[in-house]
Amino acid sequence: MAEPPPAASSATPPLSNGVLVRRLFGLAWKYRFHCIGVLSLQVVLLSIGIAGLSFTGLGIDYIRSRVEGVPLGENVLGLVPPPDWSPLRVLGALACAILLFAVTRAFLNYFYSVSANKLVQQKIVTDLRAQVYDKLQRLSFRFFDANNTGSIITRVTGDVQAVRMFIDSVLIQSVIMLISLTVYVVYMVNLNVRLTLVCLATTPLLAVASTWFSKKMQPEYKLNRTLFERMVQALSESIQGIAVTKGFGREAEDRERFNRANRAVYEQQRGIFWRVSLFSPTIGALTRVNMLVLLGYGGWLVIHGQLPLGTGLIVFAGLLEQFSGQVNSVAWLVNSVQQSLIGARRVFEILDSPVEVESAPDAVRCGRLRGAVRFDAVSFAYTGINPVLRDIDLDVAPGQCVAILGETGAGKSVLMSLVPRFFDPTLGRVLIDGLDARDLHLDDLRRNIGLVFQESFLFSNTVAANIAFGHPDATMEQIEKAAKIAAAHDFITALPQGYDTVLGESGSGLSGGQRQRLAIARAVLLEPAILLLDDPTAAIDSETEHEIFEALDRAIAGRTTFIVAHRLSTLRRADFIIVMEHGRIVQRGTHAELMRQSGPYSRVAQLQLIDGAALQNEGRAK
Ligand SMILES: Nc1ncnc2c1ncn2[C@@H]1O[C@H](COP(=O)(O)OP(=O)(O)OP(=O)(O)O)[C@@H](O)[C@H]1O
Repeated sequence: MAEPPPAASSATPPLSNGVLVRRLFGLAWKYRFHCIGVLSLQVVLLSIGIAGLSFTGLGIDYIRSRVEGVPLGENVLGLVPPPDWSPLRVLGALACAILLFAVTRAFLNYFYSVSANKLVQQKIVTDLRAQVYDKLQRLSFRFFDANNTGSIITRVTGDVQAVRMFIDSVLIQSVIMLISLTVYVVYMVNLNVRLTLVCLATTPLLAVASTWFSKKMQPEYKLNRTLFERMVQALSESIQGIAVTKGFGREAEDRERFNRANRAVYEQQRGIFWRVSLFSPTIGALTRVNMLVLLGYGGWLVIHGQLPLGTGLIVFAGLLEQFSGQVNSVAWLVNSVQQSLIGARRVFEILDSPVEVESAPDAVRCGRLRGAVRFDAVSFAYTGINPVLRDIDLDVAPGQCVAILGETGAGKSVLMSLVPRFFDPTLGRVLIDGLDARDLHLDDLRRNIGLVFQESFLFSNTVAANIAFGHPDATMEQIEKAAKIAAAHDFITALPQGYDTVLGESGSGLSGGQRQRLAIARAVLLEPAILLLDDPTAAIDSETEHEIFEALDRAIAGRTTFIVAHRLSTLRRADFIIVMEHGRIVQRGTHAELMRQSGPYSRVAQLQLIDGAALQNEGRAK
């Protein structure tokens, strides 16, 4: 089977690298004080490192002056051993200073690691993840239709890490690199300008090579994220569809599908790794050319007395070594830049996605609604071209129960989804208590609506917490009352820990009927003015359905109710019925009125009556 193409992540055009970098800088600005703290530590570490190196050079020159009689020249630090000190005392003092520098460096390095980790993992990653998660909660269903679970999970986990990499491995490291390189160059120039120029002649070449490599690698990193996303999607689908896979005996194919996705990630990552691993030593070899130049020209300067050995050549060699080390890490820096830009683009796509359904700034706050619902010339299209609801006019008075009948795909669910504003109508208005639903505060509107879907999702939490999901402050008395209305109290008390029984993932451990009853209790606890029941007994046997309908009768009482139903027993209970076909209401009226008309309703009813009569006859014949 061909792999699916990567999901369209956003309707907005992709952000350019320049815009991305500007936004990443903006993000880093939020953490500027922490960044400055971490950088200051690095500057101190750098200074101590250079001081240690200078003291080593001074020690060598001092020994040379004592052994060979070469006069101790000036050094950058301007240090001269006191003339009345014995050689042993001078060397002892230098050795103690070098040791002190090393110990201080070790301590400061520890503090640097701790504070860098605190900044990156505890602040940036946690904040950004919370920001992305918050946005996900506010995004509309259209976003979740367009992006698969694998893509969303990868963005919240891996890609957020990539953004932190920009601040940690790119921004902070680049500043450190810039400061270090400047300090090294200034020190080297101070020692000998010409030696510095010849030793660093190859450096511009390295900059050109790194830029070229960076451009070449960008598509590879992009592909890597896509392949990783596919692997997570394969995993997520295989877990969600485990019953279907096992039921159809397709475990081997499923395993092969995951392995293919896994292998694709591995092979592509290996390609990146090899290229980066080759680039890094190549840059390293180029920087080694500097050392050859230093030994040749620097050695000549020492021999001709134009450069001291210790504070000159040795210190220069140490600085050049550090300089080369920093330049060497350019390859990894380029690697990090690419990874972080790809990740950042994917994270910003979520943060920039438009929140289609939200409260207007001047939204009307309301307490309990009466529950009058009116659809006024409503049409709705998911994609803008094919309307799935057309010209819907419907008036439901507070407390009325309207049943919706229609063949599959007729638009029953989408009609109901406009009431809590899961989507807004493309044309027309949905009025709640006479006000456009778009003018009401979204939280208040949804708090007035109880929902039960065809199959209800429960969370891995206690039974009580699941019932109180929409009203976490509910008392145990309120929870039990809701459970009794939903005919759930008896089976809950029979569970090992009663209301404190912890349910498995998605409510596993309960039967379909039990899950639906908990969902009804959850909806009832809100004391909603409006109840939306989307075929709540679709996945339930007829005996359980009968019990659930008794519960629903109690739940419906006094609330405006929309119920998608197919069975006559349910349809008869409603105050009136609408019949939908291809997104339109084609019939409306009470059961008795519709039975008198010829049309889809009477046809469906006749079929059910014939089936019922046939069953009764069979029963009598036996
Ligand atoms: N997320 C979506 N994106 C695009 N089209 C959709 C989406 N969800 C549903 N549709 C289409 O909208 C139409 C109405 O779907 P809806 O779910 O309301 O049907 P329904 O009457 O509730 O069907 P059923 O009884 O099978 O649940 C269908 O043609 C369906 O293909």
